[in-house]
Amino acid sequence: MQFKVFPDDTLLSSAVADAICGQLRQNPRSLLCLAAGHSSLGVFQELVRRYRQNEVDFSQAGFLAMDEWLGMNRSTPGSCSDFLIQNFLSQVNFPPERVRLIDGKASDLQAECKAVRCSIAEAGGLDFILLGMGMNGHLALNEPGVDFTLSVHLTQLDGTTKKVGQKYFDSAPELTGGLTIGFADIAAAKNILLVVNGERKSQILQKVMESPVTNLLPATGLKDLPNAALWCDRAAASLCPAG
Ligand SMILES: N[C@@H]1[C@@H](O)[C@H](O)[C@@H](COP(=O)(O)O)O[C@@H]1O
Repeated sequence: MQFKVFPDDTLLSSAVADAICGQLRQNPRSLLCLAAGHSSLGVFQELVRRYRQNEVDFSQAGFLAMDEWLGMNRSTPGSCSDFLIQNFLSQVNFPPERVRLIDGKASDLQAECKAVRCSIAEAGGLDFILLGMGMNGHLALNEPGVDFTLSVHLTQLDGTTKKVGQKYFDSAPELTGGLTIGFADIAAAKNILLVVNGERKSQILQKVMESPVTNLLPATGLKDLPNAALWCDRAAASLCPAG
């Protein structure tokens, strides 16, 4: 895994946007999987700006959501799908038939997981995944203790995720579970980028950097992957020796 520190989130987000634009230049039909969360906000803003300036085009690309809270879908304010639509998808030009969000309200949740697995397989895998890291070291909703061999699955939530997840909502919902792509899907992606920004992530980033690979800190699973990179800003890296 490559590790790189940027002076601030603006430069970090711009470098991530460069990487995504480069991916689309190389393969305009790429399947992108970009995290719904505050880590991605600067990247979304930069990609929207570039789209408006005709510097990037998503008209042939595909988009796959990474995760969704149980009992929520695109109609739920604050859900992962809603976050993606509001902050990114509604402002750029993905073909609607190539946008696959996850329905956490589906009547058959296992069938929904299977359908998302099929979408990934039909596209020949994810071309580019942009991950954020949770305050407990989770990736997507692969929580501490996760089985690294799993593909798309239904999961229970760690206490930290239940608490921290409230930040996306005005309504203080009870967060009980989620549907998420699995570590196996992440590891099989052609390009894997984890962004970590802000001082509030400095302690968990230090823990991840100092720990060997363990499913108790899911982000450490990227360490063995040659096509993975962890890019962070200086605030997040402030407790890391290399920061
Ligand atoms: N479901 C999301 C993840 O996909 C996200 O990447 C991560 C970090 O969130 P944030 O970027 O808001 O810190 O945790 C959330 O729970």
